[in-house]
Order: sequence, then C-alpha cells, then structure tokens
Amino acid sequence: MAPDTLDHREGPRDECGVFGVYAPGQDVAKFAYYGMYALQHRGQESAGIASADLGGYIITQRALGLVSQVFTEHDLRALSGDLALGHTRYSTTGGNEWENSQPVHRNDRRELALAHNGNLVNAVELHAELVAKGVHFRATTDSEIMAALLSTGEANSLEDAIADAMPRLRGAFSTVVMDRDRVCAFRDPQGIRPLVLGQLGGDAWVVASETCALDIIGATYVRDVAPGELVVLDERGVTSRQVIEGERQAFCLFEYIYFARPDSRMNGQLLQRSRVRMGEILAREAPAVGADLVVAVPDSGIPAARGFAAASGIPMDDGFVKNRYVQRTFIQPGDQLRQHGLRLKFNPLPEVIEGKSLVVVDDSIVRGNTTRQLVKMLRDAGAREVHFRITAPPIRNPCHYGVDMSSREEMVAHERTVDEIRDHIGCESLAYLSLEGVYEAVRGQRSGHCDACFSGEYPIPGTEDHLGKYALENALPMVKA
Ligand SMILES: O=P(O)(O)OC[C@H]1O[C@H](OP(=O)(O)OP(=O)(O)O)[C@H](O)[C@@H]1O
Ligand SMILES: NC(=O)CC[C@H](N)C(=O)O
Ligand code: SF4
Ligand SMILES: [Mg+2]
Repeated sequence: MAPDTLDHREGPRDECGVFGVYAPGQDVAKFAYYGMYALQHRGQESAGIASADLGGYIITQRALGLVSQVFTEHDLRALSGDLALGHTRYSTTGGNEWENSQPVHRNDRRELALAHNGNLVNAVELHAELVAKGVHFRATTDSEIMAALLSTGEANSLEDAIADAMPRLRGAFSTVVMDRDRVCAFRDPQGIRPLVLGQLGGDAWVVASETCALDIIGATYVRDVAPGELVVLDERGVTSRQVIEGERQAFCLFEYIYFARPDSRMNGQLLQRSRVRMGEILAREAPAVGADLVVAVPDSGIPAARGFAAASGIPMDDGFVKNRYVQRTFIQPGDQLRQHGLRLKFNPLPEVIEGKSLVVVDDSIVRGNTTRQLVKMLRDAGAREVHFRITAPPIRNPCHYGVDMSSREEMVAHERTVDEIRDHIGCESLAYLSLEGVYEAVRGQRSGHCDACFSGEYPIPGTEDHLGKYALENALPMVKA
C-alpha cells in the first residue's frame, strides 16, 4: 500500500497518547477530552473516546483529525458515563484510516474498548493465529489484534484475559482497556513506552501516557505503572498484579530527548530540566568557541539551547519564529510554494541574526531536511557562520517500538560520518551529544533503557528487522475480506 501522500512531515513521527479514567458520577468524557488535548503532541492522525455507565454499554466515537476537530461539546455530552478511555494516534502498524483509529471496540466473548501506545513486533503471527480460529478483523492494526485476544480470551474475567495475553505479546505496549465495570492498564515487561497512574480524589483514578495529562485535569501523580504490571481501577480502588517479572527494562531514551512534553515527568525527572542539562553537557563536549549567539530551533530545541547558552556563556536570542498553527500533517504545497521550504513553519528574524556567528541548537536530526533548510534560511537572513549542535547522537536505525522514524536509507546519518553530514547540511560545524552525555543528563543507566535508534542495539532479541507499518496490509491482502 502506498504511503499516505498527504503526510510529508519531517522528523521523528510521534507515537500515540493513551488515557483512561474511572470516576463514577463525574464528567469522564470531559476528563478524557482534556487528557487527550494534553497528549495531542503524541499523535495527530486520529482521536477517539470510549465511555460507559457502570454496567452499561460502551459507546465509542473516533475520527481522523485532531482532538479539537473530532469532538464537539455536544459529542462529549453524548459520551457521558462513569468510566472512559481516550486515544490520540500516530500510526505504526496499519495506515492512517478511520478503521484503524482507536479506541478499538470489540464484542466477541466480552465487550471491551482498548487504546494502545507502542508497537507489537509479532502482529502478523498473532493475526494469522486468530484468523485461523475464525476471528474477524475490521482494522489492520496491532492494537486490534490485542483487543481481539482479550475479547476472545477464554478466561472468566477481563483481568485474567489480560494476564493470559500479556506473555504472548512481543514489543511495546502501554495499553488501557475498559469493559462496563473497570479500567485496566498494562505495560510491556521492558517498559518501553511510558504509563502513569494518578488520583482524582476519592474513588476516582486515572492512567495516562504522560503526567502532563494528569496536570490538566487536576489529578495527582501516584506512580508509574511498572513494566510487566497490570493495574485495575474499579469499585475496589486500585489493584495490581505483576504479570511478568525479571525482563531487561528498556525505557525509550528518545522520550526524554524529543517525544514527551517538557512539562511531563518521566522516571522522576522533569523533562524540561533533563533537556536543559543535555544542552549544558553538549556545550562541554562540543563548545562553539567564538560564536556570538545561541539560537534554538523551536519548539523542542528551546530548553537545550538555554542549557547550552548558560554553560557556554554565549548569549541566547530568538533566531526564528515558528508558526504554532502548522500541523504536523498538512496539505502538500504546490511546486512554487514548496520552494519556500520550511518558510511555512519557520521565519527567521534578520535583525537578530545579521552578521553573527550562530550556534543553532536542536534536539535531533532524522532526515536532515529541517536542518539543511534552516542553514540556508539563516544564511539568506545574513548569518556569518552557522554551527549546529544536536542534543542526541546521530539516528541511524529505525524504531520498531511505536515510533515511525522513516527507513534507514532516508536518515541523513545513514552511511555518513558526522563531517559528511555537516557538508550535506552546509554548516560550518556540526556536533552531536554523545550517548553517555544523554544518560548523564537524564540521570539514567543504559541497562534500563532502549537506545536502539542511536546504537543499533535492540533490547528485544530478534527485533532488529521488522516488516514495517504496512506489515498486515502487505502480508494479508485479504485481511479485511
Ligand atoms: O531531520 P528532520 O527529519 O528534518 O527532522 C528533525 C526535526 O523534527 C523535529 O521537530 P518537529 O518540528 O517535528 O517538532 P517540534 O516542534 O516539537 O520540535 C525535531 O525536533 C527536529 O527539529
Ligand atoms: N504510535 C503508536 O503508539 C501506535 C499504536 C499502534 N501500533 C497503531 O498503529 O495504532
Ligand atoms: S529505537 Fe529509539 S525511539 Fe524507538 S524505543 Fe528505542 S530509543 Fe525509543
Ligand atoms: Mg524540532
């Protein structure tokens, strides 16, 4: 199947945001809506909410688009209930189509709705197995496979069906699932994607991808859902079961660098602080001696640039303005407009830049398009020298755990040295933060993280290669028959 032609976003594609709330008698649809609003950065292709009154039917509404485009006040009133889920999607298995949006709603042996962040690496095998048993699918996502496993599971309760299914799933899953009485949340044994538990007061509980989704609805952070753990939110409060233990943990290092919001906390660290430290350490590892001004590439490069400026003593100013209304998926401009390149997104401030030797700080380079065009734009605006500093190591390997980072060949660092990348981008100097520097900044150990896109060392053996986003469409052309 051809890739989505409307989507020509640069950079690492985000993942998904998940949210679940158990709050009898409260406005759960509004909680889900605002929670998803806070998680919009994790996925902009589709959004959905599932809700139910205790003991009642599950209602689901989902559509392609942003949270604010998908739901009206009227929709939220129709979704009222005692428990709810929310999902914002960026596709990693299965194209960007309505059928593939989430929450997935199934009613095989038991009715449930499910929202998933991550990516299963054994989706094709599980799919074939379920189809052989007569299970029908409407979507081409790994998430529907997980929902089908739980919905068809022979165990007597949803909790037991989850505990039976978890050891069969390989890859990344931070999943939230509800039936008519409870919200369950479970995480893969490596803990690749984040998932946190919060309290709304009294008997009301929340789970979400990031703490920023708790903040927005006034919930208090309680703890992370542990790798391999299943938590259940219901009339008993919160109960927990450690389903899988003792696996190598592999929390995604890129969450700290780029994906997550800087006001979120991960593994005890406020990400804004971690990113400032990345900039400080980069200034130590690769100083830009003699430069006049530090400039950030907005948005995610801003804290790192602040750290670089503080540690180097070089003043910082705004070199560009970013148009905050440019969505991550937008309509292809025609040829004439395309020549203006990223002008749609960034506009430089010549009065600030003119005649200066600039240190430009960004968090990551994937294809290099952003960086190359920014260098040209800065030169056109009168910059004397451009020194790029990146607070991540070069990305040379694809992610199979819930981030669509384009194929190896599309990455600018593929089969290029740093000097070759510098020449390709056209700047005076280029330096990347070392892997050790990233770990120092996040105060973490390599043994507990995944850094495969930088190092090529995949934490789950046998997952170095994967069939990619259209695995199910390609392997099973009759999948929707
Ligand atoms: O090398 P490329 O493939 O061109 O992509 C790299 C850019 O993409 C990301 O930013 P993005 O604009 O997506 O989001 P942000 O506003 O959160 O920084 C990243 O922060 C880099 O700036
Ligand atoms: N990026 C994600 O977390 C996506 C979840 C799931 N694999 C999907 O494609 O829908
Ligand atoms: S490969 Fe990179 S983006 Fe993917 S989980 Fe590992 S660190 Fe994160
Ligand atoms: Mg950026």
